[in-house]
Amino acid sequence: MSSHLMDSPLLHDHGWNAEWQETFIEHATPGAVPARVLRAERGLCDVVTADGQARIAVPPGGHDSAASPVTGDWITFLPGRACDDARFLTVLPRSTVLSRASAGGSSREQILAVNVDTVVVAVSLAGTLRHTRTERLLSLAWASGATPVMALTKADEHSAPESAVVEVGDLAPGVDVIATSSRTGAGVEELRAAIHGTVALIGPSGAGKSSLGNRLLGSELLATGEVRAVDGKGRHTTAWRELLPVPGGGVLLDTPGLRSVGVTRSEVAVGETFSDLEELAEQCRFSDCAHDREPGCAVRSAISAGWITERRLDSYRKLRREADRLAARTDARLRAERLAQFKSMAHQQRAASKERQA
Ligand SMILES: Nc1nc2c(ncn2[C@@H]2O[C@H](COP(=O)(O)OP(=O)(O)OP(=O)(O)O)[C@@H](O)[C@H]2O)c(=O)[nH]1
Ligand SMILES: [Zn+2]
Repeated sequence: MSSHLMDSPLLHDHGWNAEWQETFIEHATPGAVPARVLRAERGLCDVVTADGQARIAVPPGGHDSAASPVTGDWITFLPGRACDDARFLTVLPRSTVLSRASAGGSSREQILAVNVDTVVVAVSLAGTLRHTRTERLLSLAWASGATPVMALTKADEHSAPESAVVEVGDLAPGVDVIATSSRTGAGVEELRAAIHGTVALIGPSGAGKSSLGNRLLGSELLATGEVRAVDGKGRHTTAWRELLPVPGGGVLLDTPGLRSVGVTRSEVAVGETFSDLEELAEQCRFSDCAHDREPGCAVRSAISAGWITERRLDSYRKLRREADRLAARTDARLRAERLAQFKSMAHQQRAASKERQA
């Protein structure tokens, strides 16, 4: 494969880089070309190719979520003579997957976004900070494999945004925390410097994600609260793209699924979210220390010294329990699936041996 793909400004604007080029070369069959999914619907996806936008039919992938393209995926296809002759080939292996266990208690994951490099967790400074929610969002971000960045939005409505940065910084070890205001533009350039590649914005409804996204995009491409209130139906135009190049570098990914992320359940990655606590716990005298009244507990000493708060230990325990429960449920589902597979295999074998005997 020549290097001409690398030079395609359209692909480059949509996140193409040397790594994707390598992945593509590794997986492409002769004649295949790469494209990135701008929007996917059942059986159809809008993609951007080196030559422009195209619409490609996708055969049903069944239950294999890795085989069905979603927004942000890189795919390969065989170009046809006409646009609708293009033949979908494959989804390239995803670098990151932002997902949550699906609602309704099933442990099957729901993919929210893929191939995201930076997850911006937006938390509003206009109301009271809800740390447990923030920790859940961070945990979801960490679990994806992308780099989390915290944006404290609506800094113009806070009397001391810098103290909020310090407060939230304690919840987010190793994460850039930036106070921003889409109203005044404060912190937006700092945020721009902290993000890279494909960027997804998550956070509670009304946190100011669209407003911040528009600031990064330099135009009103995302519908904000007020606009939606006026037209009442959001942005379901046929031209709607969920992947938008950011001037100066990067791509913003914005899907309805991401919007509705309610974070009622932690998506594991508790360890990263609480790396400070887990590191401390390694210093405890007993390896199974519950950080309660055990002698030589490093976590308790850190609390006494005021390095970490009792509240943080509480939310760590809570998220750990939830993550363990979730893992147990996933295990149970996997066991059930394997058993079903085994049963059907045994059934087929029995049928085959009966046939031989007949
Ligand atoms: N004061 C102030 N208000 C803001 C700022 N950014 C957004 N808002 C307001 O907050 C409200 C919600 O903003 P959106 O950008 O629509 O929030 P969102 O997170 O995209 O909301 P959802 O689409 O529901 O997830 C709107 O009324 C905005 O005008 C800001 O920096 N300062
Ligand atoms: Zn301990």
